[in-house]
Amino acid sequence: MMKITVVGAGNVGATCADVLAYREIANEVVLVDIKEGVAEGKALDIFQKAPINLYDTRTIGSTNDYSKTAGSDVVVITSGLPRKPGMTRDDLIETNAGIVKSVTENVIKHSPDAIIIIVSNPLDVMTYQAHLSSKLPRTKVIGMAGILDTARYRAFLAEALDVSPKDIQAVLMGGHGDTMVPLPRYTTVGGIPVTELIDKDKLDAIIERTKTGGGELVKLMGTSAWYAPGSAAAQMAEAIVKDQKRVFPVCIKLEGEYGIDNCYLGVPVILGKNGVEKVIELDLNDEEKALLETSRKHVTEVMEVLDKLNG
Ligand SMILES: NC(=O)c1ccc[n+]([C@@H]2O[C@H](COP(=O)([O-])OP(=O)(O)OC[C@H]3O[C@@H](n4cnc5c(N)ncnc54)[C@H](O)[C@@H]3O)[C@@H](O)[C@H]2O)c1
Ligand SMILES: O=C(O)C[C@H](O)C(=O)O
Repeated sequence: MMKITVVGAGNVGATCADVLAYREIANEVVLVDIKEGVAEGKALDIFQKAPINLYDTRTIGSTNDYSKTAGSDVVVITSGLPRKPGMTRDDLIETNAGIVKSVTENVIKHSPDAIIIIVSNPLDVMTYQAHLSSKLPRTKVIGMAGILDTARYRAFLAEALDVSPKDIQAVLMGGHGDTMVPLPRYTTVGGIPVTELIDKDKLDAIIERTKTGGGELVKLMGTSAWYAPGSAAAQMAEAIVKDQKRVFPVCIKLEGEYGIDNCYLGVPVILGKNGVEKVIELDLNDEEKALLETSRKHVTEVMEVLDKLNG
């Protein structure tokens, strides 16, 4: 019996709960929100879809009653403000740090053995906040961003090359923001290095579009994305509850890997029932190392802002 809690029943949280349910990733999915009735309503709506889409996952909603989340194997935290046009993700830090702190404390009281997946922004630093507030090992408090950023990059490449998105394999590293580090050297199309199929100018344009991919959607919709983010968080939860040992880019506190200590950054990992089971260390070239260092500096600055907020 696998149980997954999703905190925040807004755009990303409800999408994630829906994917977890219709793909039968867990037996029970608990959706929690602070807004009266919203989580209960969305959980009921998702369950009423079960006879149509043929799944038997139970979905339960709760307005801030964490006793219903007790014994969760995985908890996905999506609660917090999304950005509006003109804002950066870092502008959300003050409000979302308070939300992530209190939510994590509530979650951990009822599910002390859960693996926590953070989605709230600014992602890398909210992962830091949840790690501080949960006091769990770093391998059990991880952030979702790399799967989403990589998916955007893969989708843009599939469109440019007119091939199936299924055949694009890639990895992006670093912080979830404009300093993310795409790795064309590790991008393949059905096993063929991407650089053999696309010219440099087109690839560079795709990399730039990927870096600002979240902002492109904020501009279009007035709020941030949810279908791909919700599915990406569900894919991480699936790898954990099914002990799949998937290789994904995931945000985790680095403790010496890539020569970086005490910074939360996206890196390729093996994800299984214990959370991050191994950080994979790629042999980066000088250019890639420089990009990762720029990303490290940026995330470290925002971590310092969080330290001040926490006193
Ligand atoms: N990591 C990523 O790649 C990624 C992708 C998309 C969105 N996000 C982030 O995810 C967060 C949610 O985005 P969204 O579009 O779902 O926003 P949303 O406004 O649709 O939903 C957020 C929900 O959180 C709830 N909430 C607020 N405080 C709470 C609390 N203390 N306890 C429980 N619930 C609470 C709100 O009531 C709301 O329903 C944002 O911070 C956004 O920036 C991150
Ligand atoms: O862009 C945002 O603010 C939300 C999220 O981080 C995204 O990349 O879609």
